[in-house]
Amino acid sequence: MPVQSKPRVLLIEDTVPLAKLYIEFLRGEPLEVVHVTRGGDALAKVEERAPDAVVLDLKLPDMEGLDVLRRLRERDPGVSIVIITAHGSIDIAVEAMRLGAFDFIVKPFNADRLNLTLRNALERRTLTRMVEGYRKDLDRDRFYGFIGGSAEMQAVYRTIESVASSRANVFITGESGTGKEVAAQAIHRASPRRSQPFIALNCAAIPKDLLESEIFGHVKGAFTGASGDRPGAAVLANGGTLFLDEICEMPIDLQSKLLRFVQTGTVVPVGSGQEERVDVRFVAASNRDPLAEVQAGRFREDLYYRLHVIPLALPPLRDRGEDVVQIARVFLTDYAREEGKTITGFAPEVETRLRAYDWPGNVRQLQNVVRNVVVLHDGPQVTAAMLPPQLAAPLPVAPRASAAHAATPASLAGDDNSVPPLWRMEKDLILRALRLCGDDVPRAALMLEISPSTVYRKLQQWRNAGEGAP
Ligand SMILES: Nc1ncnc2c1ncn2[C@@H]1O[C@H](COP(=O)(O)OP(=O)(O)OP(=O)(O)O)[C@@H](O)[C@H]1O
Repeated sequence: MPVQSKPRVLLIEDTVPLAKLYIEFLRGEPLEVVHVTRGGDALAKVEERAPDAVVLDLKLPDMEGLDVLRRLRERDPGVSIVIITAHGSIDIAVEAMRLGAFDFIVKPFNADRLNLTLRNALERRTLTRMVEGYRKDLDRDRFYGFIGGSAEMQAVYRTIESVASSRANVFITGESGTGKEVAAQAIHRASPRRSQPFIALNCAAIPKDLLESEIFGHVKGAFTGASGDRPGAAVLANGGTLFLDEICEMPIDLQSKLLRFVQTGTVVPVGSGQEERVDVRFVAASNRDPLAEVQAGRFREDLYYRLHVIPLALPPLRDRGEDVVQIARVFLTDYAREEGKTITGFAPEVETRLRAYDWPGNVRQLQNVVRNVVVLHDGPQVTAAMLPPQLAAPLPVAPRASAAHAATPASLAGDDNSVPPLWRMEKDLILRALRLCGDDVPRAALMLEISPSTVYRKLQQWRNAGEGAP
């Protein structure tokens, strides 16, 4: 069973004998009580670790109690704060409640009163956290640099959130343009390393003979042109995150040096015999299947297991449902503002085409398409005529369809003089379009130049009539 840490209560009370008495009152409770005598110390303490509840005496030597309350609430609006007040200062207690204090207790009070109020405060805290958790899970359509509220992306956001606080290495896979670098940055920004550097290195973009020095650095004279010492990405990322993009493209001999670095946490700059210790969290990415690369002998198995501790797979854009339209709308607004254009939305037909298209270049391709449209056109709406050819033309034969599926049905072959009934032709055509599109109704509808609802209606009719329909 996981060990649950005790709720932490911050007691802010400048009169030490009173503080001792309150701590004594709470002795039997499963709590961790941290005591400070000054408002400034309290604000410093919450930076170290957020308390679950605060007991605050409003009379403090260094700050106004209400100011401390305000600052604590600004930092964490969910924290439950119990105010201790003297008999004659009920007005201030009321003001504190208005500012968001959970409850107040009037001096002198006994152990039962303090215990009961704190228990309630902690219970409220637990409930707020639960609600925050549910809300976060349900309606997140933005997450660090990501846009998109699909179920597929919610799973990605949850994984990033749960791995961010550990230092376990993460291996991100996904087709080109799916947002692997956005994910790496999100891991860094959600982690305790967020104030330290995030260094990205694209192993495919750097010439092979320079890659080692780019990662590990070099000393003066290490090779022709090395006119001074230069730190590598590993040292620059010290304390933070090192993102190794396109890791499968790394030459095999360099992979063994990287393995040593991952295992020992030390680097040796090119031309130096001196080891340097660095503390980095590794995030690697590839648009290839890393295990297949291991099997093909192009990627070291031991390195794979060191880096592939937490796998994170980014889904292709075509599998993210409405995200494509949602992302396109945000790009459209941003680019129209940047380019000083007045376009504010997409015509319904354009949105259908955005949904139906395959997006082999994923979000990067979507970005380019929207940017091109905005640069080249203006008007209140993006129309189909403004789209680039691959989106404007009738859809090409879907790559998912097999040659067997693409064969012309007998009823349409026209190899004799008979004319089949129109309903039969219609059904054959719709079923053929569906086969070609892997049963994707919006795509099939686009090919047939009819609305998806017509296709759904026909399918339902055939099913009701007991005729075969997918
Ligand atoms: N869900 C998203 N919402 C908004 N922008 C996104 C999203 N995913 C990716 N992008 C943007 O798309 C572009 C491509 O993303 P990124 O470079 O992270 O992809 P990648 O998978 O690393 O690509 P490659 O494999 O080619 O290196 C970037 O400009 C990024 O900001």
